[in-house]
Amino acid sequence: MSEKKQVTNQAGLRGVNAGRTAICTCGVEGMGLNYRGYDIIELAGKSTFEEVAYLLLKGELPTRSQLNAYVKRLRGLRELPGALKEVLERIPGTAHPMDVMRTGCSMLGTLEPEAGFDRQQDIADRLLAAFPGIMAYWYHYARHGRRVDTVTDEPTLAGHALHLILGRTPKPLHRDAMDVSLVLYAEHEFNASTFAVRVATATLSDFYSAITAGIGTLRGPLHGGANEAAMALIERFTSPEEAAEGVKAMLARKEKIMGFGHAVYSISDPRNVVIKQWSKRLAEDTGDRTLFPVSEAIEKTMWDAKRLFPNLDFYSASTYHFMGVPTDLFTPLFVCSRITGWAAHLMEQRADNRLIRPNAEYIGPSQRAYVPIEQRG
Ligand SMILES: CC(=O)SCCNC(=O)CCNC(=O)[C@H](O)C(C)(C)COP(=O)(O)OP(=O)(O)OC[C@H]1O[C@@H](n2cnc3c(N)ncnc32)[C@H](O)[C@@H]1OP(=O)(O)O
Ligand SMILES: O=C([O-])CC(=O)C(=O)O
Repeated sequence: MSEKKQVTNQAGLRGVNAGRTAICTCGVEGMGLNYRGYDIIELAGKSTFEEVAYLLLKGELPTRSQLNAYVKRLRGLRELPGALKEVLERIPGTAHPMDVMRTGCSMLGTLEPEAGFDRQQDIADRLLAAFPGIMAYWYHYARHGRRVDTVTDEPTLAGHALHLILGRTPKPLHRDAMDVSLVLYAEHEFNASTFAVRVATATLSDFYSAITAGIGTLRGPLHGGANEAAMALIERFTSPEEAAEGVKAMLARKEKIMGFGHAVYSISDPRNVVIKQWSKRLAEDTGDRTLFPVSEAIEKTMWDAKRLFPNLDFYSASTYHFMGVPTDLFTPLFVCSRITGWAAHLMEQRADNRLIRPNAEYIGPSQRAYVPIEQRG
């Protein structure tokens, strides 16, 4: 193999095992996703998000009494410190909510710092319980001038997050859809944001710094930001025919279609089957006659033209939209879920740590004589 080919294959570290994990397998035989050995389809159909959070953070599915205690514990951690609310109130309404998540996490780290690594499970629970409040407190204050209570009587995190966003008790159907969505978004092996968390963790930095790195990495449209970009795309079209033509034109211009393709899966994203069913269900429930058919037309066009399949972000977009979630809160909701996977990886990294520091293949100029500034032409 030529030297150039080797570099190309390693671009983006695709296919390289960059470490070991007992948390998740993803992409085995081109598809497949397991959290700690449990198939994602089964977890999405049978477990609540809190059960999955417990599984990821503590290693095993909880018993009924462990689950009840865990749900109660998370409910007790929802209130935000006054100083954090003050900072959130100073972030302009024009900010992207992902900047708010990053800042909120960072600020909480100054108020409730990690003094030693013995409290890492507590910090994971705290962030899990607090992220929906950080998102919604800022959103209602900055965009609508209202100070909302970040404590709701919704028992589950899905219901709590949705209640906070909508400002009212959500429909049971929407609560269920949100719960499944959080299960699907919770964990995905060495994806870019989790890898960023592990790199920061491996320097023996603190919990909040590592999670802040994860949030910043998730924000980009090639990763978590794709759910918002997918919504913007879907909303551009008013009919399936227009969508098919529009997407073909975009592909002809070599534009990327957000919500399609994947760095690991080569056949399909197993999470898509589940989220697409929910999108369809919510479309029927809301009487939608445009967004879902447009989404399917984009899916068909992408498959026919490029053999590219939707990833989790594509049908998550319409699913969230049908629930009434504003588009720029889609990626923050991803944070509310992925904090579980990030925290699990952080703790796994700490348990068997070595600084992550790969080499680079140098492709710059060979060694050359230094030219004093007066002689540079
Ligand atoms: C939850 C998540 O984070 S899932 C990922 C969310 N991100 C997106 O949906 C963004 C859109 N998708 C993409 O950009 C890519 O598919 C990625 C980044 C997810 C994975 O990309 P990679 O493994 O690096 O593949 P890469 O970008 O090299 O694509 C391979 C080929 O398919 C094309 N391709 C891949 N995805 C897309 C897409 N969404 N739209 C159009 N073309 C695409 C590339 O242009 C490239 O074509 P070429 O060989 O002619 O240059
Ligand atoms: O694994 C990836 O590259 C992206 C992804 O699907 C995720 O993080 O859920």
